[in-house]
Amino acid sequence: MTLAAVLVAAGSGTRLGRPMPKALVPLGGETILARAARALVCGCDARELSVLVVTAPPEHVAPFTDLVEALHLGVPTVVVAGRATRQGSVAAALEALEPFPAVDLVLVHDAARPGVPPEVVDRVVRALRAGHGAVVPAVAVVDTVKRVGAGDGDAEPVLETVPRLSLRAVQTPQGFDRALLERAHAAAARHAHDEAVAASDDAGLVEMLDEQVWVVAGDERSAKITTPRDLTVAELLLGREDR
Ligand SMILES: Nc1ccn([C@@H]2O[C@H](COP(=O)(O)OP(=O)(O)OP(=O)(O)O)[C@@H](O)[C@H]2O)c(=O)n1
Ligand SMILES: C[C@](O)(CO)[C@H](O)COP(=O)(O)O
Repeated sequence: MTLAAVLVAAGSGTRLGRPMPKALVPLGGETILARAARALVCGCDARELSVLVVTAPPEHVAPFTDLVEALHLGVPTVVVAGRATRQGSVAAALEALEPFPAVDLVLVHDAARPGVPPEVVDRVVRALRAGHGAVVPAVAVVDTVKRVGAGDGDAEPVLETVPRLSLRAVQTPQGFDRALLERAHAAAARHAHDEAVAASDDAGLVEMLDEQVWVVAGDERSAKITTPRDLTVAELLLGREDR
């Protein structure tokens, strides 16, 4: 079985509010992109990985390429222009895999999750190799979760409390049988013009095909950097690891 990895890094980082793409924001003396790429490749075991595809904001393909090459990851790497949405960027990365017909398993990871520990990547790869066609890492939900209705301007009415025991907060890398992931993205693209077929993760597109998605244990260290507070927390955690 031949594994490829996709690192989606083409987002602008609007919610982080920095004057550069989120992937280029420094974290512990390196960029978020450098940390995420190394974490993903180390977790896979570079020897097992046949190609890494990185999506970059279209106007930053050249600097992203230089940055990734300078990491000497030991894996053939292709940097391609991302698209307007995360889903579109993953589709662009899948197209970039066309010259690699031997690839049959694909991991998709957010650059915005630079802290993913190698054991999480390993769990996803193992479950894939064991024959699960779509695998996501996830953690239990710790807060009480309520569904709400339309608010009156001051407050929103609670419709129900959702039992949380079986709820999971899903992370990346998400792993897929390549043919299944391509089928999921192709189906979403076919319907893009007549109905809203969008999912906030790739596994959601697989679910829309009525195919089974499997969950393995994620990790709090793999939290997504979305807001300035998330970046501060990530810096603090790195500082603690260094001590
Ligand atoms: N058009 C896009 C949008 C997002 N991503 C990537 O998908 C991951 C998850 O997206 P998110 O954390 O939401 O990043 P941004 O889109 O950059 O954030 P924001 O919504 O605040 O702009 C990130 O690694 C991001 O770079 C991407 O490759 N292409
Ligand atoms: C893919 C993801 O990280 C899984 O939790 C998440 O759905 C990405 O969401 P975003 O709004 O694109 O950051």
